[in-house]
Parts: sequence; C-alpha cells; structure tokens
Amino acid sequence: MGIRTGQDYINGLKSRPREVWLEGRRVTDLLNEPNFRQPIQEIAKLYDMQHDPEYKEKITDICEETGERVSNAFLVPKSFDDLMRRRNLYEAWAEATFGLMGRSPDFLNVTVTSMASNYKFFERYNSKWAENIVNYHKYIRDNDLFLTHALINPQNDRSKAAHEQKDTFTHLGAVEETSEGIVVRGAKMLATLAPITDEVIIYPFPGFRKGDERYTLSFAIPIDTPGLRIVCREPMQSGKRPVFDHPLASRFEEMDAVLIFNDVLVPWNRVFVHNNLEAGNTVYAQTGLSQNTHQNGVRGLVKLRFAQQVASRVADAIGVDGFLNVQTQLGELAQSVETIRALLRTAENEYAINEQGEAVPSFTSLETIRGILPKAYPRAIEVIQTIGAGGLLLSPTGFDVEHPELREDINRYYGGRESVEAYDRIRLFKLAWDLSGEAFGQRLVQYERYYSGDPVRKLGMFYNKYKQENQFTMVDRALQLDKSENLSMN
Ligand SMILES: Cc1cc2nc3c(=O)[nH]c(=O)nc-3n(C[C@H](O)[C@H](O)[C@H](O)COP(=O)(O)OP(=O)(O)OC[C@H]3O[C@@H](n4cnc5c(N)ncnc54)[C@H](O)[C@@H]3O)c2cc1C
Repeated sequence: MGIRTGQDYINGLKSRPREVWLEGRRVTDLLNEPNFRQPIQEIAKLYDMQHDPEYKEKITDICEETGERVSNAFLVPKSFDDLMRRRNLYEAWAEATFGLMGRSPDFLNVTVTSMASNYKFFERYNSKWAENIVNYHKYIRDNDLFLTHALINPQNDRSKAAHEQKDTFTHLGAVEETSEGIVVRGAKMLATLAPITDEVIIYPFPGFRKGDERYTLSFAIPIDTPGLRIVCREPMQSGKRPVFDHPLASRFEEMDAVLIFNDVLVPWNRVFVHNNLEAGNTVYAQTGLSQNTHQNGVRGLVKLRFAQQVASRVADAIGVDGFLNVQTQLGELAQSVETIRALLRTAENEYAINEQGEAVPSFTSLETIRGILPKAYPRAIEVIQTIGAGGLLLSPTGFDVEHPELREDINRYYGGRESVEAYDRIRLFKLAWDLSGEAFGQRLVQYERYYSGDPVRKLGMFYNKYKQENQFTMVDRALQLDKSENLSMN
C-alpha cells in the first residue's frame, strides 16, 4: 500500500471500532465526537502532505525492498543525507502543527524502525522476538500505520517494585501463556492520542527488579483488540468552543489516556520481549529507541520557536518591546531557540554509524536538548504571560467582536500600538492565551517536562554515561604540572 492519504487514515479509524471512554461514557462515533473531530483532521492533513507535490519528495521516498513510496520515518538512515531526509519529515510535520502535536505518527514510526534495525538485540535473547520486530516494522511501514505507546506503570506506589504493588496486576503483566500467545492484564499510562491511532506498542523503561519478570513486556497490538480499554483524561476543550476564541486548543489537543488491559491476548508473533529482566531493563537503551529523540529535538525546536515568536509579537503589538526589561526576556528566548538549533545541528553533524550500519545522531547533543527544553519551554511560556500581562485575560469573545452594539467600543479600546487594529490584537492575544494560560497550554508545558520520562532520572543517566565516556583527563594533566616542573612544596 505505501503512503496513506488523510482519507485512508480516516477510513482506517472507521473500520476499527475501539473501546474509548470519555467523561463517563463510551464513545461510539469517534469521527463525530467533538473532542476528536478536529485532531483527527489535523492528523489527516499530515498524511495528505505525503501526497502534496510540495512535500512528497521531501518527506517520503521509495522503499528499496518493496518499490513503494513510504514515509521517511520507515527508512533506516545510512548516511548524513538520510538523516536530513528524516529531519525534513519531522520539520514539515512539526511546522504543520506548530510543534504542538508531539506524538504525530513519525514519532513511533521512527521508533519501530530503530527497534527493527537493531533486531540483533532481540536475537540475543530469542530469535523469534527478532523476527517479530522486523516483520512488525514491515507491516506498519507497508500499511503506513499510526501508533501510540505506553511505557509507564500507573502512579500507585513508586516506592515499590511492580511485583510489590497491592494487586499483582496493577502494573501490566503476563497472566498466562497459551498456544496462541500471552494473556496480559493491568494498566499502562500515558498513551497520548491513543483514541485516534491504529495500533499500540508497549515497551519498558529500565528499573525492573528481581520478581518483576512478568512485567518485562514489549509487544504491539491493534488498538481495537478485544479487552483493551482506553480511558481518556478530562478534555481540555469541549470541542465546541469557537475556533476564534481558541485557535490552538480547538485544533491541536492531543488526548492522553490510560490503557487498561482486561486479559488481552497478545499473539506470539507480536511479542518482542517477555519474561526477561535483562532484556526488559536494556531494550530502551540498546535498540536505538533514542532515535526518536531526534524527532523530539526537531519538534521541540519548532514549538519553542513558535512560543518565542508569539512572545515577540505580543510585545510588539502593545508597544512594549522597546523597554530594556522586555528586550532582555525576548533576547533570552531567542538565545534559547538558537541554543537548541545549534545542538540539533551538532547532533546531526556528529552522527555515528552503529554496528547495524544505521546513522545515529549524537546522543550527547540530543540528550542535552532533552535536558534544556523542560526549562526553556516553561520559561518561554512565563515570558508570554509576563509580557502579555493583564491583556491576556481581557480579550472579548468572538461573539462580542461580532455584535454591532459593541463594535465601536471594541475598535476603540482593544487596539494595540499605532496601526495594530483591535481585531488583529484580539486574535493574537487569544492565540497567546491558548498557548500560555488555558489548560491546553499548561498540558503543553507538562508535556515538555515529561514526554520522554522523568527529567531528573534522565539527567542522572545522562551524567553516568557522560562520565563513562569522558575521562576528565585535563584534571590529571593539571595535577601533573607541578611534578613536571619539579616544584617544591615550599
Ligand atoms: C502530556 C504528557 C504526555 C505523555 N505521553 C506519553 C505517551 O504517549 N506514552 C508514554 O508512555 N508516556 C507518556 N507520558 C508519560 C511520561 O512518560 C511520564 O510522565 C514520565 O515518564 C514520568 O513518569 P511519571 O509521570 O509516572 O512520574 P513519576 O515517575 O511518578 O515521578 C513523580 C515524581 O517523583 C520523582 N521520582 C519518582 N521516582 C523516582 C526515583 N526512582 N528516583 C528519583 N525520583 C523519583 C520524579 O522525579 C517526579 O518528580 C506523557 C506525559 C505527559 C505529561
């Protein structure tokens, strides 16, 4: 099949009714559900871009194995140029959503590509797992599927291991093996966009202890598999709030969900890791899963740049960007953007070819982006709030703007600095408030903090690796100086 269109994606959703729970009710008509209607359209637009002459050659390529055109996310990069082709895709899709939809299909497509290209990891433990991941990659590539993922156990008691929780199956675990596959039970979080995807992949973060064997699971199944329940968080927009008042929230909300597996059968050919502590603890680091940090970096840069531009436009619209205190805040944001941009360039230019022949961007630079963004993005939001100040809260609604009795007052009192009309200023400030004040905007901040794990532990892991790879020999050299110069202690 190769690349899908938006309509193909929508037809796929229609053909696979899944168990989605939203605000205490079961969603029966996904496509017409107000909360999902527009996000589905936004994802469909991304698929359509694959057929758009402006993007087609940039974001898709011919697959050597099948001769069909596929997304660049499914192709294993072998060189710098291949990495750039991947970046083109990340960038084009991130810009289409202003970086606000972090879990666009490229994110997990590239993750599975990386797992499959590192099939030797799986082979070390079980040749069937290796075969399964390679076949699964081909399947999602050839059908251009959209995946969600859930790595994290529910937040019940973090001081205890999975097997020490109150209930054996609070955390997702294997119940039994049958001739057809493994029956799994329990919950995983936090599957972003799950209600509107095609498949879910489970893979573990490190941290398993002895006794946790049954929880060391990696597998993928269709999102409509019987027994799989998707429980959505409270929506951040009703789906009915006017686009004029909520230009971002009404379009780009990514629903997050807890996945509950009620004795779900995972067929053997979809099992990638099972019942193995060592594999469970190392699969994340050793199968190039961090390849998706390249997508994160590119997408994060687009989002940060968007926030920086919103801050600058807000300051300009009300004539405050001549003040030094405002300029220092805007300059700080511009420098954050440039820092991430430079790190991204370094990550790409300092790529390495791994044992499988795959071009891998520099882990150090990408992880540094990962460390900086959770601070830089919330700061950008704080700057928008600080510069927009009270004005962010005072925008009239679209209904007010259109009311003939109010029009004159609105035009008189809501304009910005000279030549900034009231209508334009109101629209800009509404956009800024969606990004910085609404629950939608606060989720985007939380996303930047946590989207790829706990930043605290990630930084610890980063430092351990950095220490291993860097011997800090300058210090030894400095300590040798007095010896070589034969200085006495006196
Ligand atoms: C908007 C959003 C979207 C997300 N989307 C996805 C998704 O699509 N798929 C997915 O799998 N996950 C997703 N996540 C979940 C994300 O992976 C987790 O939030 C992240 O891994 C942190 O885990 P946690 O939330 O359970 O926090 P916890 O691990 O419970 O941490 C809570 C606090 O305790 C501290 N803490 C906990 N344990 C330790 C420890 N052992 N040592 C030191 N400190 C500790 C942490 O530093 C933190 O401050 C998403 C998260 C957000 C916010």
